[in-house]
Amino acid sequence: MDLSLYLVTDRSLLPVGKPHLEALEQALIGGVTVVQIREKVADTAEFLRVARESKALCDRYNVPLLVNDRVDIALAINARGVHLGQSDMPIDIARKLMPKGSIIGISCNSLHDVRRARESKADYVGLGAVWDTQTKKLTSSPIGVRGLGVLLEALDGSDIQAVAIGGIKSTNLARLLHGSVSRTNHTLDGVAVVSDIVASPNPETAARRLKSIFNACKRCILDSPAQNFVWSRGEILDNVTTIMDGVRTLSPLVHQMTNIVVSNQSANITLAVGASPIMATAPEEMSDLSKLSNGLLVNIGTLVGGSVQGMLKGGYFVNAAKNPVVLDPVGVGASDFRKSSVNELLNAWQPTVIKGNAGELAALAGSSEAASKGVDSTGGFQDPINFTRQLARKERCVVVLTGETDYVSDGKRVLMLKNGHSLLGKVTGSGCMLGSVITAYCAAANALASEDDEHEGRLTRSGDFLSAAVGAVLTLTIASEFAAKREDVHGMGTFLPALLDEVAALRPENIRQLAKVEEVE
Ligand SMILES: Cc1ncc(COP(=O)(O)OP(=O)(O)O)c(N)n1
Ligand SMILES: Cc1ncsc1CCOP(=O)(O)O
Repeated sequence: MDLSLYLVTDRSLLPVGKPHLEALEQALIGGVTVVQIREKVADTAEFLRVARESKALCDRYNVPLLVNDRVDIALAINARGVHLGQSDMPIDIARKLMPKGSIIGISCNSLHDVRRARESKADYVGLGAVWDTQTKKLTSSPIGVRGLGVLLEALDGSDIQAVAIGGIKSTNLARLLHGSVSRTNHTLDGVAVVSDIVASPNPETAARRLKSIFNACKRCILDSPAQNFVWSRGEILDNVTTIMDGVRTLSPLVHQMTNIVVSNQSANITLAVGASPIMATAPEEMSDLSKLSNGLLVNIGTLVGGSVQGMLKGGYFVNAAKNPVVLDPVGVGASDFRKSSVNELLNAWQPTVIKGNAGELAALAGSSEAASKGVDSTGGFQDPINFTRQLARKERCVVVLTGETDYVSDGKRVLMLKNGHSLLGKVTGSGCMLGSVITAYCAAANALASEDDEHEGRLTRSGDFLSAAVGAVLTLTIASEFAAKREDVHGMGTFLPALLDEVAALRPENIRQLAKVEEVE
């Protein structure tokens, strides 16, 4: 059964004056692939009438109809199956009552529920709620897209299909599909939607939009975990040149939600590379700013409760605008608050690049291999190449692991970069400045990319973000080598302004000559 666009009805959400059957027919024309009749307040006679009329309509469109909770109603109208909740009739009893071959689905919110669904041989599971929803009073916390990935992994090796439910809209569907892919590459078979279709004045358009995003995302998720550029050292330096020139000619507006320690130097380094900074954190202005800016940096260095709200909204709107979001999880291992905040952010939006030192990226990946002292890393990985590649694959973005040697990966290829000067580690905020430069370069790469056919399924355009991240690392590290050599530089105090000057003066030719970059296996 095709569960890709699964409509769950709710007559209480229909726009005033819109009849249920009219909305249902429009949704069917728009391409819903399965319908569940869900009546939470109707008495049995009314439920039966609505289910019978809906079944006749679905039959005309050859779309299977399932009944929520009520096996008796499903039997009475000869429905294709039932959807059961955890406190409804157990699957084994429903299976005995329903005709052979009926479809039985069950709601799952935890690993325990999924294991039981496997034991009782459900045909599919409804996983959620993913996000908060106005449609149903939830009895447990939303599981988020990352929670979905964990439940999907628990379905590995079974032929049980999975749909997600709860708060799913056309504006967050791409994030849902990309963010929920499990470590084992298990993906959703469909999405169950109520209000985004039922409450819409035009259910046909709403369904069509969801379906088209679903299909585009599926194509792009199956295609590869990351983008598919192939280059030699010369080619990557060509790409870096294009992006550096792009930053200077396009001067992208780089929105930065960064920490109070580095705010000023981050704004200055952004100007130095030729981009334009805007530092803003209020949740109230995130929607407006996402329409102006070309990229967003989220740096959690000095989090306060209110700033998380701004970051949640900021990334969400920037994803929707198909612009890049760079996450700098500064000191994420230092406190539970930082950890849970990053988890919340990654449940809400898709980063284009994640940049961090070994301690930060280990904490993000749940690894104990590298530790942190506050925001500084106190160790490294045995196999940084593989770690960076695996994290990029898992998070479905470019990952930059910083240190004496830097590593950049898109989940396929890994680049090792060996430029830099020890003074970079002596001044505060050099890592944060790198986040700003990466965002500026990604913003330019995104603006330079064409709006290709597949762009609907992505959360950015198909920009070359791997080259952007590599270019940003080379810019800062090679400029640091120039700055450290200057006669007027005597230590960290004189190094920082010199670094800004050298970044502003750096030319692509300098990078071509000096880049110590190689692709590693
Ligand atoms: C596809 C799908 N998934 C989950 C649910 C929720 O079912 P349940 O937990 O039984 O809650 P109610 O729908 O009865 O409120 C669903 N209906 N469909
Ligand atoms: C029935 C149900 N079960 C979990 S969330 C939910 C409602 C989802 O509704 P919406 O798609 O409007 O958020």
